[in-house]
Amino acid sequence: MNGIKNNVLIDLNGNGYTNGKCTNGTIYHQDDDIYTYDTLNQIAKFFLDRTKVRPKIGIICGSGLGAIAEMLEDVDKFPYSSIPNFPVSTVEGHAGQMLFGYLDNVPVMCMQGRFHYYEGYPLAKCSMPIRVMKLVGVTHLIATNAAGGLNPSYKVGDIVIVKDHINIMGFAGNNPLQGPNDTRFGPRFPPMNKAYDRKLIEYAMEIAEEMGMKDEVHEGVYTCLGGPNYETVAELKMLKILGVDAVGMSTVHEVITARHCDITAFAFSIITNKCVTEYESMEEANHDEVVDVGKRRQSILSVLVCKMVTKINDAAL
Ligand SMILES: O=P(O)(O)O[C@@H]1C[C@H](O)[C@@H](CO)O1
Ligand SMILES: Nc1nc2[nH]cnc2c(=O)[nH]1
Repeated sequence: MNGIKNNVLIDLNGNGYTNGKCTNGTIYHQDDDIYTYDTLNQIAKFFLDRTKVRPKIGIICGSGLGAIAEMLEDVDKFPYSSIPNFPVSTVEGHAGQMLFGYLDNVPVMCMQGRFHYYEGYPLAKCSMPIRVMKLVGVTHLIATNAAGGLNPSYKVGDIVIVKDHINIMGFAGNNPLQGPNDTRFGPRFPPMNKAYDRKLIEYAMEIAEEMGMKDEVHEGVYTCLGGPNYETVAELKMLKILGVDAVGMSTVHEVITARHCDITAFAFSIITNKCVTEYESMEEANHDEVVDVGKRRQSILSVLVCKMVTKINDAAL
């Protein structure tokens, strides 16, 4: 059970949160949404004091893709509700915990569940864990997500290696870097023309070839809309004209935050549904199907992530 009940945010464990307090009496959240350098450092220290793992790679599991986290060995798990000043996951398919452990002997930290704008969190709060990753020592981000396939050549279950994004929410003036800039993280005006690291995209394509999956793996442009509703036919027609291949509700603000603090970014989408671009179509997107397709493909995606982690570790770290 999760969601909002009597104006109280309920997490996946049934804990309620209101005005910075958990219903068990503990204060977990600051009352505002501003994450200062000091607050983020305290969260990073919370982890470093409680785990021996020293990750250089951070992973975010998308909807239905939590199994990626289950491959970690020698794991230390931190439910989001136990982390000071951390938001909680309220969406089905997002377990809501941070894991520290090893993937093929490479130390990683992994978000089993992310935060979305439609949950009521401002974008800076959604992507705040990226800055925590930075302060923990992470240099490379692997973000995964579930997305609708707008490119007509994509099939349900295909993987899209994100080569670029369109920050549609940014067009409307909503950006995770909005507000005072702390130069300890990065510059006021960061470039974004090399947001997705070309070398990591090439590694992923090589891995897809080794795994005999070349036909199911594409390079494409992703966009994030605020959600929670899926798109209208007219919206999708517009996004197609703009050059979007895959449509989701996450990742863009995480990658912008990562690049701002000089974390190398890589992201891929699993196509969980085909975007409906004809009024006559009887199909409708729904979250159960999104999570189901994610779950069906998560074992193969876990192998892909594992191989990426090894390759990044061998080549870059
Ligand atoms: O967290 P991701 O981006 O994988 O989740 C997608 C976007 C929405 O949260 C949800 C819609 O079904 O899936
Ligand atoms: N915005 C959006 N997000 C998704 N996540 C999974 N499928 C979709 C989709 O069709 N649209």
